[in-house]
Amino acid sequence: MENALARTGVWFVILFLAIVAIAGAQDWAFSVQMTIVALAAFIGLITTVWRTEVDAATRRVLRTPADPSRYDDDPIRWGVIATVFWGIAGFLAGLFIALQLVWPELNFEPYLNFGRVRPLHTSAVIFAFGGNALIATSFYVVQRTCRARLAFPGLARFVFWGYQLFIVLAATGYLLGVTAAREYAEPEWYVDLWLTIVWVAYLVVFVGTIIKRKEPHIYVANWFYLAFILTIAMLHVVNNLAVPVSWLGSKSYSAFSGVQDALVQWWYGHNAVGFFLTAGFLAMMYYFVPKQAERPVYSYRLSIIHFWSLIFLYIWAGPHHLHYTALPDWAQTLGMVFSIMLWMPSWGGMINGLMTLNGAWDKIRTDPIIRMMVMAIAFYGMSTFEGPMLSIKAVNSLSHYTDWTIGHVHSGALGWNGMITFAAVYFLVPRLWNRERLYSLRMVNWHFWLATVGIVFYAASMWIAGVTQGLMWREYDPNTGYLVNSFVETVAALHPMYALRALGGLLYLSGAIVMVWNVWMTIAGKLRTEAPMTETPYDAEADRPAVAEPAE
Ligand code: HEM
Ligand code: HEM
Ligand SMILES: [Cu+2]
Repeated sequence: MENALARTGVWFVILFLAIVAIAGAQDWAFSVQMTIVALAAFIGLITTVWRTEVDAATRRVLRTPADPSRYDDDPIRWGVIATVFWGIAGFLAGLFIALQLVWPELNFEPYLNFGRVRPLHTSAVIFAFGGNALIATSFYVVQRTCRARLAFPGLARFVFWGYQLFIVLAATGYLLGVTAAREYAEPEWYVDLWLTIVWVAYLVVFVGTIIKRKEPHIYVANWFYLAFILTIAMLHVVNNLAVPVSWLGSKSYSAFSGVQDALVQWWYGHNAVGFFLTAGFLAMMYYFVPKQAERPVYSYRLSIIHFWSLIFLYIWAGPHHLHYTALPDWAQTLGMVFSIMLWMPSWGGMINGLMTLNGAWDKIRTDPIIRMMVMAIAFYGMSTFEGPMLSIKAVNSLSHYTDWTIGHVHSGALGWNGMITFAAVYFLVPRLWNRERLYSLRMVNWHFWLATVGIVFYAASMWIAGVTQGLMWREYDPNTGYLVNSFVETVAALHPMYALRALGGLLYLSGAIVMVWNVWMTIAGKLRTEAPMTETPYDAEADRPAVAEPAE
């Protein structure tokens, strides 16, 4: 009861401060953002009061004891739904900007122009879709592997809702034109401060759960999650050091300037890839692949080597984003060398993931979730081969600023992050909602193919576009010494490739919509009547299709 009273008080203070901020706002965007904060605080206030009343009443009537289940799964169920929801939102935004690049008429000024929707897309897919997947799966995995309930259940709920507020503030801010102009760190200072609070709470819940574990060993997936949480905290704080122009306005200036500013930004940007899109998702791989395959990790020793070498190497590779800039040459070379070295631990991890399926390879035919996992790991391998190649200065002189980078990004993002997340969602939904199985496995298969064909369209068109662009930019006329192509000619040449990329995005989005239906029906408790996945039953014992042999 006192707890509820304190919570009501906190909400009230936040509501009051938000209203003061609206009244004194220095710019229109800031007042809109503070209105959102006020609304959130108001909802928080109402639910706290309402919940306390209802809880007290039901407990009186039912005399229910505290939640008896073994694990605290509510925030995980919400997290899975949020992952699916933000995934659709992010893919839609991606499709929209892809279409804008085909038909510039789709730039609706000012709120929906390319410059504003692009960060909306990147933040929605990385932080909202990917972030919710990471938070939800980390809470799931840490409880199971530590045999402990979440430490600080109230704080875990705060992490979930606080993170959603961060997403809404970031997204609406972009559309209003608020930006710190740092790629993947576009939110302004007040949103950054909020995320810092939420993130520290996340760290406390995660570490708290590890500390109260009943299982002496800390499973490798938790190491990856912990590296992700800690490193993101460090990157976020340093990269966003800034001086606000006013305490009640949405503009701030970076604490760094010139090439130092660029270096800090790409130290951040690169390690956002390394720790958000890689380490965190590897944690998912190390838990869900063995679970789904019902096999132990191929080599636990390799997974430890993978972990330490990966985190040690990643942190130095940022300068590969600044080749041929004002950054000192030695720093560029350092970034390149570390990037090339990164190839090895990355492929060590890929091999470890794939070989976990040793002895279970037949499942690729029968289990579309395994199929997705294998595809995810394959794309992890592909993008971590392509990355070191792009970091070589000679290659980068062609690829940099072109769509080749965009192709690289999306083979990692769609192939690796997307596919492993979909697989985890399919793994989790029946378990979290206590269903016998998914509504439909055949629909998972449809999702798999729509996504795969979508990625192929996306990556192939961007490779062609990128190389075309790079070669056209650098083409000199040997007789005159002038560039052969005007910029607009290079843009016109890419038009068909942009259309193909949009088609790929449409397919990828369609696959995700199939997932929404499947997840929805599973939660509703429905089972689709369908033929099993294999047409020819497989004889696992003899390791061949179990078809009747023709008579001798
Ligand atoms: C339907 C699926 C998707 C489509 C159609 C799509 C489309 C696009 C487009 C058109 C751009 C801008 C490219 C440019 O500026 O030339 C972009 C950028 C980007 N997208 Fe996506 N995207 C999709 C899914 C994803 C996913 C799932 C992720 C991450 C998990 C992602 C991460 C990114 C990133 C990081 C960038 C910025 C790349 C850079 O600056 O180099 N996208 N996307
Ligand atoms: C060994 C691993 C990797 C290395 C060495 C690497 C290296 C590179 C290089 C050299 C670039 C181009 C920089 C430029 O010319 O501007 C790049 C861009 C990028 N990579 Fe990777 N990459 C790796 C893995 C990945 C993975 C697995 C993902 C995604 C899941 C990814 C996401 C990105 C993104 C988002 C960018 C675009 C950054 C921007 O906005 O300019 N990378 N990477
Ligand atoms: Cu990088």
